[in-house]
Amino acid sequence: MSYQQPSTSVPTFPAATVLGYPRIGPRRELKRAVESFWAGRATVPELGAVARELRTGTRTRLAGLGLGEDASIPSDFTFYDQVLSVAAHVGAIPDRFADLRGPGGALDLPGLFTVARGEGDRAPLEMTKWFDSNYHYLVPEIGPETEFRLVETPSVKAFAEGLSDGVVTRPVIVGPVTFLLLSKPSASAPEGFSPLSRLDDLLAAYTDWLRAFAEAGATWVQLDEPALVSDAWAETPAQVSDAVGRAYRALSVDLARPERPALFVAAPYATIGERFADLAQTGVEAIGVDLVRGQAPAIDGAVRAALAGRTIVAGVVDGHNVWRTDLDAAAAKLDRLREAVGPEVNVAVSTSTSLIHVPHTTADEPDLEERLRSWLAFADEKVGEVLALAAGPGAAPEAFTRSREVAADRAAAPGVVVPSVRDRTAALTDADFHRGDYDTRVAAQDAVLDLPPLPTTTIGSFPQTSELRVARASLRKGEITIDAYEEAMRAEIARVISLQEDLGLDVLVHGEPERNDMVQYFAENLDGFAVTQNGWVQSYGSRCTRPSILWGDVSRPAPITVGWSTYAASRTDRPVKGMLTGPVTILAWSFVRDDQPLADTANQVALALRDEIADLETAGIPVVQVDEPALRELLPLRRADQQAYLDWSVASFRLATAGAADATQIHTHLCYSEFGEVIGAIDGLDADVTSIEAARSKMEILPDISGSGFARGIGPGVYDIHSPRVPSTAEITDLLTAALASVGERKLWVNPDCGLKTRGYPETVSSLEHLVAATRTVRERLGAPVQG
Ligand SMILES: Nc1nc2c(c(=O)[nH]1)N[C@@H](CNc1ccc(C(=O)N[C@@H](CCC(=O)N[C@@H](CCC(=O)N[C@@H](CCC(=O)O)C(=O)O)C(=O)O)C(=O)O)cc1)CN2
Ligand code: MET
Ligand SMILES: [Zn+2]
Repeated sequence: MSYQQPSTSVPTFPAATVLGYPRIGPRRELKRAVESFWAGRATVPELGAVARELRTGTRTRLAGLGLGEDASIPSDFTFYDQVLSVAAHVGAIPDRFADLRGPGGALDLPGLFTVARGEGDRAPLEMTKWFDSNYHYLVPEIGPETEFRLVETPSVKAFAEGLSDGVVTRPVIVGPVTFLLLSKPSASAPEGFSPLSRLDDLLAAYTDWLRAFAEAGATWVQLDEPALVSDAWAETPAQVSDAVGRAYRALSVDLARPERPALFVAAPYATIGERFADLAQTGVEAIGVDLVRGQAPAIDGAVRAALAGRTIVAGVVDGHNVWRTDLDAAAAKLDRLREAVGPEVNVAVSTSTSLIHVPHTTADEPDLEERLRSWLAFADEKVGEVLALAAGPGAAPEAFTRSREVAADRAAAPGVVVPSVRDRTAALTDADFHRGDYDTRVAAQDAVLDLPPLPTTTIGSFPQTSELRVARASLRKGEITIDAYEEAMRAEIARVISLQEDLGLDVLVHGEPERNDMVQYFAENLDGFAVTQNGWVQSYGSRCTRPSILWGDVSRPAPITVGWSTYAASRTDRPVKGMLTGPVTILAWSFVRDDQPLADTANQVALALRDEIADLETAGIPVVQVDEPALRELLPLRRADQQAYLDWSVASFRLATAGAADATQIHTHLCYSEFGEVIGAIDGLDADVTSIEAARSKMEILPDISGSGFARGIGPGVYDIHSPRVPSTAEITDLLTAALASVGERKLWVNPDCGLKTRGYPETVSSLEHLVAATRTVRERLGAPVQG
């Protein structure tokens, strides 16, 4: 059964490596270059030059940090997304983009961006969460008609570029099983079609791809297979197991060395479990496991024998969080693994995931408090950690000593444990998690709000114009005063309020101009958090966030949003909706302390938000939305762990909102994920109104909502805010008609899929005009008054 290594000598896997490195650039150079190109301010060669400079900079930096061995520096550049890059390499581009392909089938760079971003009536690929991270990939569309063929090889050129600079890098590509599991059936695929059924055809293209790497001189290639750590696919574990076996036997045995490089298959983000044995029975030369979020694989005699002469790449340095590694604990994990596998198996040291989830370096954070900084490791510092672990405590004693000092300092630092915060969470009782009965709430809210049927609203943010961002940058640089800044924000709020009145919307928002980001803004105003200056992390395409660092017990020193919301309310007679970010999303989009359960941290954040809602209520704000777009993001990848997560996450939202009076209408909002499988948990949030992304996935969520018996208000988004495309009134009318049939008149709200912050004003105004016009048409059919 087990595969025997052929005698062709296998290159040694480097003792220390990282699974991937940030691509956006230390100062977001790639973002700026790509956006200039989109704006017509830069040419393809100019963009290419910036990209090349970034790749060179990364190789030089990583070599300088000590990743000197062959194949220890990853080569993982992509202009937009690594899944889209695979689709482009193997020609798996939907037919609606056929005209963008050259004679050989390849896309040029503008073509690639069109597939990513859409154009006119041509919808882009769908975008969704990459495992349990805030990175988003583009969803390939695969059908029986997809022709897999290696049509272009920028990844091979990037390898050759490194080689010509004297560096033997290790190309990193998404593996074939993960690629297909992340894909969705194309528009023309028959009902029930599974993209995984195309595996054998895709493997032919990967075979050519691996040959091309070998010809270019690559010694090792990394194939990322994070899909192997999840058991939450439509396919059964047996089907995934079979696919892994077939894929990697085809790529390792049927394609023999030296026709291909040595293969390293990495399975980050959780426990690899039984898929480890599947891989061990193929001929892949190295297997990567996540020992931070996951457990070590079971190693029995058969696996041990099958692995002889090969390498396990142990991910013991967290690629997804920023705390310095406890080197003693990590070294102990390595020792246990070495013992389990025996002397025949090589153990190398790595990060648990690619470092795309963390910023470049703590050295570029002049404003970070020195003590906090000393607790942190960003990408570059993690390279030092993998090297220290590979060397071991004997050869790198200072690193180990420092690691112990840091751990002790962190545990004892003021603010990490705040007794008053602990007392408050310790005193919570069941009643703190429950609101009054829903029918009573509806009656109380109706009396206050007096809304028409199918009330219209937006999700919170209006376009973040460059004037707003420049004003914030000027405040930071001390070029304008805080008074001038606040005056500018109020002027924007007044403008956005009067725009919404003109448009005829029913429940108004202040537009969130004062927020740099919906999580960072709250982090800046809560105790227990720190924010970075240059800690940018790619979220999708050119969009980045600076995740905040939640390091201590969380509390709210003063009201945060009340001033802005009451100012907005003072400018109109219509109801204004206060706008908060929920506890789960605040955690998901921050780097969270790793010294206590997430559930405890979530409840601390929830109590701070609960106080904010009480203050909004006292100030007369009748509606408060608590956004939880990341509720689905943190869902564990293994089914067995999911219920415990849903229990604490839903509870923290309820803790945040359950102090509200019956008459206060609580909204929530979810987006960027497929919510079908967590619809029960969404119902469990007990919000009075839930707005949920729906238009982008053509209202696929509706059957889940109506099937779940969801009894409260629901606003399935009626237009996609991810492209500048303006939906027609007729189109929105159709979606509303479908939604009405599914959820009924009493419950239906009308809103876009998500906030408008990434959009421009011209398309925003037109789209909202159409939204209001469509609502009036549908109301008329209901015989209801058209105007609220
Ligand atoms: N944290 C987070 N995660 C999320 C979302 C989200 O909104 N927040 N939404 C979903 C999709 N992801 C997204 C992630 C980022 C952005 C986004 O718009 N990011 C902005 C940055 C937002 C920001 O932090 N803005 C700051 C800093 C802006 C800036 O770059 N300022 C310039 C100066 C001003 C200018 O020239 O514009 C500078 O510092 O150089 C501000 O407004 O203050 C970007 O990449 O451009 C949108 C969606 C899921 N995950
Ligand atoms: N209130 C937020 C906004 O409108 C919700 C965004 S969810 C990613 O931008
Ligand atoms: Zn949203």
